[in-house]
Amino acid sequence: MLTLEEAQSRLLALAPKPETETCAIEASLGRYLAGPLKAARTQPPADLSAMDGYAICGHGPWVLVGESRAGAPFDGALEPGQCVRISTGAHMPSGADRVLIQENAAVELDEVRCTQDMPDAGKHVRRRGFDFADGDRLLDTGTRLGPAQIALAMAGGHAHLGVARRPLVAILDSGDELCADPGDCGPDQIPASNGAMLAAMLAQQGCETRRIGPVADDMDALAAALRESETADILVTSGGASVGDHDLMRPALERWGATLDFWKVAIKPGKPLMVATRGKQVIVGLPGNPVSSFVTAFLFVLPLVRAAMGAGKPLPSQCRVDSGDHLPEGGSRREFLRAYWDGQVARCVDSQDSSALAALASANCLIDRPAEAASVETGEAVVAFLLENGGIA
Ligand SMILES: Nc1nc2c(c(=O)[nH]1)N[C@H]1C(S)=C(S)[C@@H](COP(=O)(O)OP(=O)(O)OC[C@H]3O[C@@H](n4cnc5c(N)ncnc54)[C@H](O)[C@@H]3O)O[C@H]1N2
Ligand code: MOO
Repeated sequence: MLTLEEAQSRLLALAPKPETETCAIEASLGRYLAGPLKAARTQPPADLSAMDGYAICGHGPWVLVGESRAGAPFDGALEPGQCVRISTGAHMPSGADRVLIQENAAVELDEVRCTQDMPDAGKHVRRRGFDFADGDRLLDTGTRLGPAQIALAMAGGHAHLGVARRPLVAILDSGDELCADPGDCGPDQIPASNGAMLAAMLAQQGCETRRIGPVADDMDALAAALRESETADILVTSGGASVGDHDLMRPALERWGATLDFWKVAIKPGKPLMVATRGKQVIVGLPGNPVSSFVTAFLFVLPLVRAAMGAGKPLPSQCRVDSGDHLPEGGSRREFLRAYWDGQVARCVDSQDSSALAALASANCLIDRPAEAASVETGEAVVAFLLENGGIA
């Protein structure tokens, strides 16, 4: 069986190469830059005041000769002994080299005095270009566009950005027992919750998704469903990945013309994970158990779609947290324990069964237990993935 890292790197090597498209900056949240972004302007565009007060020239007292407001600069030049009223973000007038904040000023008619120590040269002045200058590199290729990156790109003079195209991901639920409508579930049926869960995980990453199924454990029904997925860049299947008589995903994929890249990874849950390709399409076959599906989507599908969306760092990031439980020695497979981290310690949730959705829904992290790991005492540090936002910081 492959290790987690071997399996992830084999999968990411298959990721569809992102094509570039142009996107309005307002619509760029969660997208990844297709090339480095350079500043098209200088910020601040002039020396600006960082405070409300008086821009002063020479030693006081100063005669008040005008005002500089943000967006409406004072257009004269100051002589020693003169000052202007200035607001935060306003241009420093020529001749002034510091700002006396209004809390430290006494004003009588048109005369301003300093009531405290004289401010040093340059005090409360933001120099032209201290944030960035025209032509500076602002963001690297593969950067995820969050609110701060969008603000920086906009301040850098960009209304449109070159981003990687989003892949189309088809999601196929399979199993005779699955029912599409949870309100109309027969006694031998269960709702097809994996498809809804996977679609939600992918939507959080900004992917376009198409649901297929649920499809019966039947070679002809599976063949028809697979044909429906043909135009997708990535196909994610759930169920039928194991070794039972009705686990048909692998033979159905092979009959459809897919080439298996690997099957089975030494992880718990999620051992029967399957990866295949058909032409340019990358296929990830997830195990049907809902928690196994979730964990393998987190560790494999989300990194794959992030790579296809042009992410510089597609894998989820890890952090160290203190364990709130005694953890026994690890088994032969690397294990991902569902846990809740309260900001202090991470405690395992009630059930670690790979079908326990109620327990999964109460977790916010996965504790990473290496194969054959030594036992852990309560309060000892462990490595974990935080689940929020698909694991990307
Ligand atoms: N003899 C062995 N049996 C099993 C092995 C093994 O190594 N030897 N592996 C086990 C492991 S580990 C897993 S994980 C499961 C994975 O099985 P499949 O991928 O074939 O999944 P199914 O049998 O189709 O379903 C398992 C379970 O999950 C429920 N399910 C399936 N699809 C959905 C869905 N879309 N939404 C909600 N729930 C779903 C299904 O009803 C089953 O209860 O195999 C073990 N067996
Ligand atoms: O490894 Mo299976 O994915 O535990 O339940």
